[in-house]
Amino acid sequence: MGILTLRGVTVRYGTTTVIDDLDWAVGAATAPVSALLGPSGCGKSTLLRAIAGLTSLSAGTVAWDGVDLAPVPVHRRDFGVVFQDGQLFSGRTVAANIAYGLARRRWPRTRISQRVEEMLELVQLPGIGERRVTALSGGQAQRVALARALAPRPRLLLLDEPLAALDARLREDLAFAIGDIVRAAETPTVVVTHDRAEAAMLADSISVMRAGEIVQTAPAQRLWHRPADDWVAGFLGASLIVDASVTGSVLHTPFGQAAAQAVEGLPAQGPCRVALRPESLWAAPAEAGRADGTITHAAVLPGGTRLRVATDAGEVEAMAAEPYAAGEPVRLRLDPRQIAVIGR
Ligand SMILES: Nc1ncnc2c1ncn2[C@@H]1O[C@H](COP(=O)(O)OP(=O)(O)OP(=O)(O)O)[C@@H](O)[C@H]1O
Repeated sequence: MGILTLRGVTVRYGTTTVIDDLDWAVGAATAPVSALLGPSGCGKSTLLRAIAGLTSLSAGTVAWDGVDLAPVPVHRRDFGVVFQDGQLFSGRTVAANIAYGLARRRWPRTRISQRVEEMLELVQLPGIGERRVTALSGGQAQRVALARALAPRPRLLLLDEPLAALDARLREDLAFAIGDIVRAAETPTVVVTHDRAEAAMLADSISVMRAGEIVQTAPAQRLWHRPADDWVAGFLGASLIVDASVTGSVLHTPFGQAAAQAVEGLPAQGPCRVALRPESLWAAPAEAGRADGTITHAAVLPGGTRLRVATDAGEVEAMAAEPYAAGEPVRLRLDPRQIAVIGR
């Protein structure tokens, strides 16, 4: 498996710098699928296009196994690209779409039809080669787009928001499926997404992007528990970031305490900064006149009740297993597994 290396990559549109002196590497055996995760407009698609050779660099290098790709045009980079809406050739059959890049590379005809069948098996759509692409569902069309991109055995696959045009249920099914497919094809892959769940379902390593820079690269578990800074924590879903401290074996926060050993990444003693998500705090009925706060808002969701609770230390988001109504007093308990500690 080869490695893509970016050094000092800079892309400017006029006087606006969209990608700023960025270093990155993709394709290590331990992390064959890398996600670029960031908010709208942070430069994810621009970076992907720069890697593909579709956008030129203002400075820096993109190299494959140490060889600078600057003189290599898009169609000679041997990279497969899939965009949001697949961009299949609508007047052709599924098989003709998958065969397209193979014919251009002058594969022999028998080898092409064999490869088309192989690819349809890989994306779990055997036997649909003769269908018109206009007769496919959105999810099937994206699988065919993936088959078309992987057919010529590219050395790198670039996916730009491949699930964005699909509805929620299908997105989840296909997120796991795409991860399986690209791993089975043993093709290092970069996937651009703004959705953290999608990044975690697809990728082995997630790089968080903000305003043209990569601010943190880590596997999902580490990212959720050790966000590099307040911004990353907020982007990943923290509803509140607070100063806290470890004394003895206890983590003290303004919203309660937890056993320090149960929280990943805390300092042995002293001050720290923690990020709380709604799932970090669980509400239970007030008991014997003891309450930590009063509910101001409640919404019953499929996974539990989402609450906003007014406490002496301010308002917090919390969850409850049972339904509650505004005005009810509650106690709050911290779930140590759902607390993120800020800083690498
Ligand atoms: N061809 C262009 N000319 C001028 N500005 C551009 C061009 N392409 C993109 N931009 C600007 O560059 C910035 C980054 O855009 P880009 O599409 O890379 O972001 P993104 O993170 O992929 O966002 P989204 O998820 O919304 O697609 C945006 O501010 C965008 O308006």
